[in-house]
Amino acid sequence: MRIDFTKMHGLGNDFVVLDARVQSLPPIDAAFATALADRHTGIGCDQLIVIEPSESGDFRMRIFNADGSEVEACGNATRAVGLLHGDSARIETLGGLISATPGESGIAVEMGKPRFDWDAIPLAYAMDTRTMPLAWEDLANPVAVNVGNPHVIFFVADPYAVDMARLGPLIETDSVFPERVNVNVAAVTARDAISLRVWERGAGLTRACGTGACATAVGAMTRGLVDRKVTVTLPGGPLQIEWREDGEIVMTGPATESFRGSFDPADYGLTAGSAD
Ligand SMILES: N[C@@H](CCC[C@H](N)C(=O)O)C(=O)O
Repeated sequence: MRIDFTKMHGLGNDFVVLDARVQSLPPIDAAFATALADRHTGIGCDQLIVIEPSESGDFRMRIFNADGSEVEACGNATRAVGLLHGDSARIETLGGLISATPGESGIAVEMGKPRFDWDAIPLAYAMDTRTMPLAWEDLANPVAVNVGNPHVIFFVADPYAVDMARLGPLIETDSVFPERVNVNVAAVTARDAISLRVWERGAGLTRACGTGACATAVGAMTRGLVDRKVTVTLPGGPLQIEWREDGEIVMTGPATESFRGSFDPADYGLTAGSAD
């Protein structure tokens, strides 16, 4: 049995994409995702993306982090599958129905409306999510927001001076975040510009995080630090984020196909029977 895949990325946040509409796949679980994501013994990626048929949208997108966890949202992967689809698409995700539209300046994604209620993030107990009364060493008083998935955002002078490899996992797994969290460190550099690094839940430090860019932009907007349209620059490059008056977040940016290939699950110690 061989399975066809497409390797893609959005600003260096990379994906293995499997399309279950055109081939039969074994049941996809955490062992399957971690085996494919492994950069030494697998194909290598930050997230495994599985496209399936959908009753509510044009197709369903399932998202697995490199650690095997299945999650609700992935901004960069939404642009990637939008590129593959080639036309406007309504995409069902665990985080809700979102839409992607290819255009001249990249793929525009309507990501949905941000949620700031403490139990929607979710947090372990009630608190002000716009200025959380908590600190991890020098990182203090973040914003927490759910943009389909959970994010915490620290505004700092220099994101590149933060020891993310040490503090990222500490904050990601803090018990105040019962479903873990994506950790963003950001500097506002102008009314329309933010510099951002993201320690992703289940994937670690990535070159770009689309939902992180959305969460950081609306976090900065609720604090009055920036206007409603900003360029968020990640290590992998810039994304345009707009928080429309109707509450919808719109993210626009590139997506790239790197190569296509096929693999035999048995080469990863997985068989159709062993993946469930
Ligand atoms: N890279 C993504 C986010 C992927 C999921 C995230 N790590 C989570 O666990 O919520 C993006 O571009 O948004």
